Amino acid sequence: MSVPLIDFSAFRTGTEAQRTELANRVTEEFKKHGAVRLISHGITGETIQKVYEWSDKFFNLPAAEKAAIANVRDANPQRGYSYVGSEATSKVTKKDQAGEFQICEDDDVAQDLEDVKEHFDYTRDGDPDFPTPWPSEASIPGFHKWMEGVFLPECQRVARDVLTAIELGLKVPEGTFTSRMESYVDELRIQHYPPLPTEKLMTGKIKRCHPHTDFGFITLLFQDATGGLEIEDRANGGWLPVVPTGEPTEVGVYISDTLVHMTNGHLRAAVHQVTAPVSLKDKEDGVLPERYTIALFGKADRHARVGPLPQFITRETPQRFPNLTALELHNKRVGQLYDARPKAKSAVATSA
Ligand SMILES: O=C(O)CCC(=O)C(=O)O
Ligand SMILES: [Fe+2]
Repeated sequence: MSVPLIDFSAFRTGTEAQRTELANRVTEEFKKHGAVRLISHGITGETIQKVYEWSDKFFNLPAAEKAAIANVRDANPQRGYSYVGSEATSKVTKKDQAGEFQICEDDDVAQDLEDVKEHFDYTRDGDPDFPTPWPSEASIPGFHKWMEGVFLPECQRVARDVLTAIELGLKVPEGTFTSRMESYVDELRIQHYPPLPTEKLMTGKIKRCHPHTDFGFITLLFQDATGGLEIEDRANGGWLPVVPTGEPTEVGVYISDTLVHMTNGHLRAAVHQVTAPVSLKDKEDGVLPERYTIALFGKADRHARVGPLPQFITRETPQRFPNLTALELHNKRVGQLYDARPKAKSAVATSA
């Protein structure tokens, strides 16, 4: 069993009936696994290949160039370059007493778990609140223009298509989620995992990425051929490797926290981690080859309310999440990554 691979072309070019059938299928799979893999979503293999070429150039910039555009490790949306070890994904998700992963609500997590990856996060030009620090044009000519102007909008369109499919599949009014994405503050991340001796994984303290859920509505994740991504196997326990099929346009789509909140847990987020690819599992003397991935975090408008919708609050399932704005939820989660939590509302009120 693996994450189902679905041809998404009918969503853009099919009849109304085919669209509905596809939307229902995708939504059913999301309910089961929290994830699907899509092909024929409209982004070409050439475009995706080009991102890997840019990533290679970006991560090979001199360390000083990358340090000059470092992400500020506070509770705000991530922007710019994050060095290896900066982001600690182990801090955002933990298991409850029943053994289920939950959004982490306290500080009671191991503090010495390290992710071995570096990444660059950006958003659209003109973001009034959290602009992106880009590398200088002289150091990587054309990078900013293409990544922001060409690739980001393509991913934003696919994210909205998938969310429209989920609206249809859940039988909520069209626009329930997508009308909360009008400011286009989605975030794109290119990510590089340097080579890693497998013996380091044996300590249990180090992974390429510890188990976590993402923060937006959904994440689109493109991975190169290396492998190592795994999602929680809800049916059998343990982990399901998401082995790349070799189809260059294949993209994983993962349900993330904002959609969990709005559906009051009706859709559950995909817990995922990155560890050794299947062929290198349990090898003590191997080296994981370097790996590149690309993620689009589909985000809600900052001031939009993303609390549970009334139709998902029932006698059996009372309201599970507070009615936060998207930015409040985002701040809470990013703050956990960096031990930089925003002040609780009540604390702010008392001190005023
Ligand atoms: O690189 C991957 O395969 C996963 C990355 C990830 O989970 C993330 O950046 O949130
Ligand atoms: Fe993730």
